[in-house]
Order: sequence, then C-alpha cells, then structure tokens
Amino acid sequence: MMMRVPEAFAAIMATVRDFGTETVPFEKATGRVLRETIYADRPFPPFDRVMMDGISIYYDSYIRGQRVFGLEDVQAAGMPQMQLRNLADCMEVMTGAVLPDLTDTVIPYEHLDISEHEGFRRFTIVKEVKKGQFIHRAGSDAPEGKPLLEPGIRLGAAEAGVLATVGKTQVLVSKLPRVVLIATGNELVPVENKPEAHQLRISNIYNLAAALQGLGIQAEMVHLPDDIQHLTTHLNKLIPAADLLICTGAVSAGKYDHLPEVLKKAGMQEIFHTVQQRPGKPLLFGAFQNGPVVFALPGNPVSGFMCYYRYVQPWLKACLQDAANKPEFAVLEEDVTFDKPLEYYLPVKLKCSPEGAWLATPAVYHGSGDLASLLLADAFMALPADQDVFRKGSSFPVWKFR
Ligand SMILES: Nc1nc2c(c(=O)[nH]1)N[C@H]1C(S)=C(S)[C@@H](COP(=O)(O)OP(=O)(O)OC[C@H]3O[C@@H](n4cnc5c(N)ncnc54)[C@H](O)[C@@H]3O)O[C@H]1N2
Ligand code: MOO
Ligand SMILES: [Mg+2]
Repeated sequence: MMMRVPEAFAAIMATVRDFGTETVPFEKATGRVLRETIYADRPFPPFDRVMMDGISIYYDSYIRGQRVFGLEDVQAAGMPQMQLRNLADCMEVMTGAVLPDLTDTVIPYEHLDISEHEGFRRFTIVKEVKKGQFIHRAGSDAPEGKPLLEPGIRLGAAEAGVLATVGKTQVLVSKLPRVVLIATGNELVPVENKPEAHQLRISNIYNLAAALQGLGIQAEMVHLPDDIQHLTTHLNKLIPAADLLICTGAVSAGKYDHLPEVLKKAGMQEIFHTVQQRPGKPLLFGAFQNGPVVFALPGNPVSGFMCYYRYVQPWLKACLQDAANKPEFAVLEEDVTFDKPLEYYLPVKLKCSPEGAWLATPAVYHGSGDLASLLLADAFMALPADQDVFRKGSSFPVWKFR
C-alpha cells in the first residue's frame, strides 16, 4: 500500500516499543540514554570555595581602614576548614580551599604587595576590595537534592563529569536493541575483495552500521544473495535473534527483488510498501508478531541512507526514550523546483548565518545512486509533496546526518 510521508511516519511510530533498561558503569554510559533522575548528592559547591590564590580576611578590618595584614596560617585545598584566631590577621588561601572560618573576603596575590617584617610575611592591600569577593558560595550552583539530569538525556561528556562528581558509579540506561543489517544483491562482494567489472563492494550496510554506532548500537551484518531459498533459510535464523531488522535492496519491482515476498512468507505483517517520496519510494515496513520490526530500505545508497535518518533513527530514538527526537529547520538558500507529487528529500549543505539560523544550499547530487554526493551534504531537507516551487528564504525541516 502506497502511503504519504506523514502517514508512513505515523504507522512506523505506532510500533515503538520499550527494550527495557539496564544498569551500566558510568564510564561505559557515554552515548546511552539515561532512564533515571540524577540528583545533587551535596550542595554544588559543597562548601564556601576559595576562587583565587591569595589571602582571606575579615572584611570589617578592611572597612575600618586596615590595609596591612600579618599572616596566621595557610589553608590549602584538601585541608579541613581552619579558623582565623586574630581578626586583624589574614589566612593565606589557595583556589579550591574551604574558606577559613571568620574570614569572609578573598584577595588575590595580584592585588597585594607582599613583604617580610622580622621574618614574618605581610600582605598590603593595593586594590579596592568588595565584601565577599572571590568566594564561590556553598550551594550557589545547585542545592543538595536538586535534579541535575532528567531521564531521556543522551549522556555525553558534560554528563560524565556530573555523574562522577555525585558519585553515581552505576547508572540506569535504555537497553539497546539487537539489530541485524542485511545487504542483499548478487552484484555485491565483501569490501576486502577486488570487484570484477560487473560487481561492486557492499557499502550500504556500512554507512548504516556507522550511523547506528552513533546511538551506541553495534549491529550484526549479513550479506545474502538474491535467491528465495537462501533468503528464506537465513532470515528464518535471523528473525528470532533480532529486535530490529534493517535490510537494504531487493524491495522494488525487479525480477530478483524477492525480499517483500520472502519476508511475508516468513510471517512478517506488511504495514506499508512504498511511500510518496523521492528518494526512497520503494520503502517497505513491517513487523513480526512477538518479533522484530523490519525496515526494508531501497537499495540505492542515498535512498537507504535518507530512509534511515527520516524513519529508522526517529523510531529507534523513540524506543530508547531519547528526549531529543525532532527534526530541526533550515532556510533554503536557492529556489528549488520539484513538480512531482512526492515529498522531496534534497541533500543540502548547512552553514550557520551570522544571525544564528541554519542556511541550506542544495548539494551537487546526481540522484539516489550517487553515494559520493553524501560527502558534500550534511542533511536532507524535506520539501512537501503538495508544492512545486520552493523559494529561497523559506524554511523547511532538515534531517541532519552530521
Ligand atoms: N520498474 C521500476 N524500477 C525501479 C523502481 C520502480 O519503482 N519501478 N524504483 C527504483 C527506485 S526508486 C529504487 S530506490 C531502486 C530500489 O531498488 P531495490 O530496493 O530493489 O534495490 P536493488 O535492486 O537490490 O538495488 C538497487 C541499486 O542499489 C545497489 N545496492 C543495493 N544494495 C547495495 C549495497 N549493500 N551496497 C551498495 N550498493 C547496493 C544495487 O547494486 C543497485 O544498483 O529501484 C529502482 N527501480
Ligand atoms: O528511492 Mo529511489 O532512490 O527514488 O531512486
Ligand atoms: Mg531492485
């Protein structure tokens, strides 16, 4: 059944499922989707923290006119809090130290003249001082118990530091699905082979495997010939061991495009076959009862790649409960005409304008067989089916692949 893009997408999203959760060591959690709330276990920072190397004083002494301070002791980072005994003295303090008790103002070395008097160091203030300066107050960034990370966040570098600082050594994340990538085609040879004149190296499943790695997924990769018997035998083995099957090729009108028939015979319920779009029109989508969901992507390399970013990745992100799962928008930089009643996925190069908007220039592109054109593009821009002329300056959704 031929579908329009919005209905095809809705039908895909209706099959979203939860693969569950698992607990992993936080160092291994980068790139995974968080499934619990992470709270501040202590105030951020946990104590009044000295922000500059220098001295700390009791401000009232300064306001009464005192400018020269004798040294009482040194408070370094890692030392329990000390106390100033004589309010007319100062403590030498280091960045990261606890602010000594009975001091309330920090003066960096750069604002001091340092001299020696009878074997004792003395500090003379040479710059105006404000009460409370250079103190990072306890709890000023976050109070104890504040939720810092919410479920649905994909854990990155910034999150790794926060997990470490709150002592969250084990984190609950979305479990990853078992994904099998299947390349079909008698013309395909392994990448390490030298192809004959009529052959080519398998490429589609490698760009898809790399894209899946961006979600933390390591897919199993298989190459099958265009032969009903082989396809049937292998698929029957792969289906029970997968949550998601992504096939490429053999879904169009060719004599050797056996995949739709083989998948249906194996028990897949077809949800749709063909979408009103270019590229990617022959896309087949289905599901096995109590078994994997199947995206059978068209074989032309740009078609499969585009369908991955337009359909497969949003489906996977929704399954993983990734909160960041919406296309962005960009402004078209040139007039584009496309007069077929199909949604057109235009490969575009993106750049950011000085005003901070994404600008999209159509990439040089020779059609959906032009694998190398992807090197010149950053995203697919979706130009709707019910329009023929797309004007420079108009904004459309973009599915980014960089
Ligand atoms: N009579 C019609 N012919 C075609 C139609 C149509 O509607 N009517 N649709 C065209 C469109 S659109 C596409 S896209 C392709 C889709 O074809 P298939 O999904 O059946 O894919 P194949 O026939 O197996 O291969 C197409 C093309 O892609 C190359 N390919 C396939 N897999 C790989 C791979 N893993 N790595 C590299 N290259 C791959 C393959 O060699 C072919 O050149 O059909 C049109 N035809
Ligand atoms: O999906 Mo096909 O790529 O329109 O060429
Ligand atoms: Mg074909």
